[in-house]
Amino acid sequence: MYSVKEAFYTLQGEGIQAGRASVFCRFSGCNLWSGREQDRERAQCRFCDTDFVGTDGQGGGRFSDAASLADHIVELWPFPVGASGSVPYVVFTGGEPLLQLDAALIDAMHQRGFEVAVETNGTLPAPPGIDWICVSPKGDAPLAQTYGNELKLVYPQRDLAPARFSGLEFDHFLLQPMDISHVPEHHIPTTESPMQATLEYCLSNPLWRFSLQTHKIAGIA
Ligand SMILES: C[S@@+](CC[C@H](N)C(=O)[O-])C[C@H]1O[C@@H](n2cnc3c(N)ncnc32)[C@H](O)[C@@H]1O
Ligand SMILES: Nc1nc2[nH]cc(C(=O)O)c2c(=O)[nH]1
Ligand code: SF4
Ligand SMILES: [Mg+2]
Repeated sequence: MYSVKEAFYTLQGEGIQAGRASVFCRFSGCNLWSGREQDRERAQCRFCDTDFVGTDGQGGGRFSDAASLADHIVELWPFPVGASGSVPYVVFTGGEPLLQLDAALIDAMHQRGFEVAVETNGTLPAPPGIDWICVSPKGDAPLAQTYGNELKLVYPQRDLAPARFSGLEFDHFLLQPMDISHVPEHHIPTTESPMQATLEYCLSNPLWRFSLQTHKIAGIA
């Protein structure tokens, strides 16, 4: 059984694949926050910008097996598979997708002609076969997934220097300014704006690329 908060067609807004047409499948639930505002203060991850509670979002629901969820995702890709001139792409996110994403679902997406990406907090190991792994470490939550395609750190986080991650096996290192619009003031680790702090870090440390949440600028999901 898979629990999905929402699933929809959009453009990947973040990271190296920004701008790519994608079906987003947002699983319900996370291991670093309950998703309830009254628990945010005590959570391991306190700056989350996402509602991942329940299965009531657009295209959400409960799916009894991999085939039924994979068929649902294929239906959200607005072209006959193989006809759009590029490979169909699904991004599994959440919540924390590695609580639910398994080999059966990855295989089912590959069988249907999709490339498979994941956005994970890195606290759980990724199953084999994922085509694009984005790890976004959180506070002091121990990292189990120490390799992948991109490491995308939300910046700044208290006591979390980017240099801690720069020796890991990733092809790309990105810093993404923390969106603080919904974060209580006392959790904001700097008086400088996250945007300014991130710009300055990337200018001083060229290993790190600047990643904007372009979907928020564009006003899409
Ligand atoms: C909502 S998370 C879901 C996937 C997974 N749980 C994770 O944390 O990577 C998706 C992406 O949004 C990023 N994100 C969450 N809250 C953010 C915020 N306030 N500002 C910028 N990026 C944020 C996360 O770091 C992650 O890269
Ligand atoms: N357009 C768009 N791009 C995204 N990239 C990562 C997202 C996420 O929440 O995982 C996200 C999202 O929520 N929307
Ligand atoms: S780990 Fe990801 S989904 Fe979970 S609370 Fe943090 S940003 Fe949100
Ligand atoms: Mg998002």
